Amino acid sequence: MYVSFITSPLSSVWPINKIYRMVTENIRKLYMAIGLQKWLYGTQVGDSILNQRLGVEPSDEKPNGLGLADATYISWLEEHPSALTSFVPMMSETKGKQIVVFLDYDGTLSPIVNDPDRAFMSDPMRSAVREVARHFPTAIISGRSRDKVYEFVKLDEVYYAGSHGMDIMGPPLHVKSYDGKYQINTLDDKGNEITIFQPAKEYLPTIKMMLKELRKRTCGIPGTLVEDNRFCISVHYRHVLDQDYGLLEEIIRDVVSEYPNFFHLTRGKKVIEIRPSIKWNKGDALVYLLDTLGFSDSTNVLPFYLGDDKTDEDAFKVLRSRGHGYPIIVSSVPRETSASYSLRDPSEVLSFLIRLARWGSMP
Ligand SMILES: O=P(O)(O)OC[C@H]1O[C@H](O[C@H]2O[C@H](CO)[C@@H](O)[C@H](O)[C@H]2O)[C@H](O)[C@@H](O)[C@@H]1O
Repeated sequence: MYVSFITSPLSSVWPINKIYRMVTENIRKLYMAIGLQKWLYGTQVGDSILNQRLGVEPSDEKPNGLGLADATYISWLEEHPSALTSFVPMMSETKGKQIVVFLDYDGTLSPIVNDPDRAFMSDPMRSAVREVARHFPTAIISGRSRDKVYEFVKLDEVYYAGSHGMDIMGPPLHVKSYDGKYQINTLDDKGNEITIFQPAKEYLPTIKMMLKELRKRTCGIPGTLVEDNRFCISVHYRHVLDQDYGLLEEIIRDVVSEYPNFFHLTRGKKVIEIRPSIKWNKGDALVYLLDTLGFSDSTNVLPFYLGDDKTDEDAFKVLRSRGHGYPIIVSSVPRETSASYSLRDPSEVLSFLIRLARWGSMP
């Protein structure tokens, strides 16, 4: 088939690469539309299923050394250009504006690993974040508990929002539009003034009970890990056997159903998360931090948000709707996203942060 393409009269008008890209792009759009990209892209299985659909013989899989996964990633990059290759044009928009940097933790600053307790951040990454924070206000917004993220990051130069933004340690500015009963001004360990904002405070006692119950009821399912993220709970199933997954999900739903309307479930990478049903997510945390940094409704601010997971989409959407700022997704496979730019993985995040810090240090 490949040979006949090359020798067909069409190929003298349209180069084979263009035809190949057009076909893969249409298939990508189809798979995106039916929501299959999660399982199909970036895997050998996905490649071979796509190739079967295309009728591509195994020997035809890599014209010019490109696999279908590569080709679909390249066409996805057209819609979500690399923040590294687009760095200079991106930065030209920042003139006269205050850059503020928001970073997710897992999958962004640290690679995804099998054991959530060992998702360490590398020293070069720590130095890069420190350097960025020396030049621009910087915050880390994570699904983890705030204390746990701090344990991993160990930087006093950044603000932290844990539990998907439901536990914020931010600048001391008290913004009146936020409910005072969730906001306290206090001092950190070093005596600096800070504000703690915890909009799901009332849920704490129930979350503690739920945590106990979940641990008790899931301890018989090998591989389950119930992580206490303070204002939310993560139930990890990365090491759970396929045949046990159904039972695990049933237990989670059953425990949550004891508190109807108070909690809901969200999903991340091999994790089900139980979250209080308040209208508050990473996007709201981003806006809160901008407000407390003194940038309420300001158009002179240019926020960057780097994240890899579904929960980061809430922050991407906020930046999109505000019409300024750079939502950057960290992904090595094409994904449906509200981000405008992309980086492949934490190593590209590191390169990006180094460039950003260097930019910030220029006179
Ligand atoms: O918002 P984030 O900082 O990205 O946190 C999201 C969840 O990340 C962690 O789980 C994920 O990373 C683990 C370590 O690489 C991995 O083992 C797990 O499968 C991933 O889901 C964290 O453990 C969760 O509590 C966070 O909610």
